[in-house]
Amino acid sequence: MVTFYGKTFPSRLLIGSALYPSPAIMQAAIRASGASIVTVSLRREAAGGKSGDAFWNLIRELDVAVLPNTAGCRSVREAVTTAKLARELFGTAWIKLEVIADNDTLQPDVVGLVEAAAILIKDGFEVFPYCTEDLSVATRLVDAGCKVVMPWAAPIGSAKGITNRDALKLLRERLPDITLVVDAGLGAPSHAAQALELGYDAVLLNTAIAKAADPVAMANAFRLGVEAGRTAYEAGLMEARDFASPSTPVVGTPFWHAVS
Ligand SMILES: CC(=O)[C@@H](O)[C@H](O)COP(=O)(O)O
Repeated sequence: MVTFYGKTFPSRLLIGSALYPSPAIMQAAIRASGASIVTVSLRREAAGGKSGDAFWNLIRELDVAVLPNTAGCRSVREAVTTAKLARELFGTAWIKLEVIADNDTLQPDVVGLVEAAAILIKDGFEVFPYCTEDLSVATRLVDAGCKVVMPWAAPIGSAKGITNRDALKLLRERLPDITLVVDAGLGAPSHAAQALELGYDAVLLNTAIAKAADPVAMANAFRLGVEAGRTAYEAGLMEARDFASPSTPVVGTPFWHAVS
């Protein structure tokens, strides 16, 4: 179980709704992922537009919580306006806040992000900010009132996996009471497992599932990766060490001494 702004959900996998080969495959993949939260882009699927109503109906059929996002927003103003539209449309105070600094790298504009988060929180929003792994940025977001922080693993759509493990680990250590989600750049179920093994509460991903040769099978694989990572974290992973230690008993030593 994982908690976002006081609401509890069974799945630690949050999933995107873009880039699938067809609406039917999107629905099947989301179901196979076991995700209970789906993020949708307001800018991509304008409400009531050409594909808008049909798209929202597909999402509604899934019986999942919707996390609207401000993907594609390039300024504080644009992100705040999009968040307000999302609140009207979905009747939710949740917003996955993206303020993008650069179209090529999709690097978050962390200065604009903190500013937009503060504005939205004052207006009653529950903000899920997409940010870098920088501790000072995460701390500013928490100071602004974010109870969830979502650092990237790597640039959106890159599938590189966790590129700065030490920084993500530090965030987990320094923000023990914040719900932390690795968002973006995960390419394989093992990457998701690594995030959960670090003690992250959840992961959010889209491209690696939607662009897989078989999105439904990949969604299931990510579900298993998330479950494996969390189970390992709860089981208590041993720390890596720089020295050898025999795992087979030395003659004359009771076995339980050798492994203790
Ligand atoms: C769906 C969404 O919101 C993406 O912007 C998100 O950050 C996921 O990134 P990947 O597509 O790299 O998984």
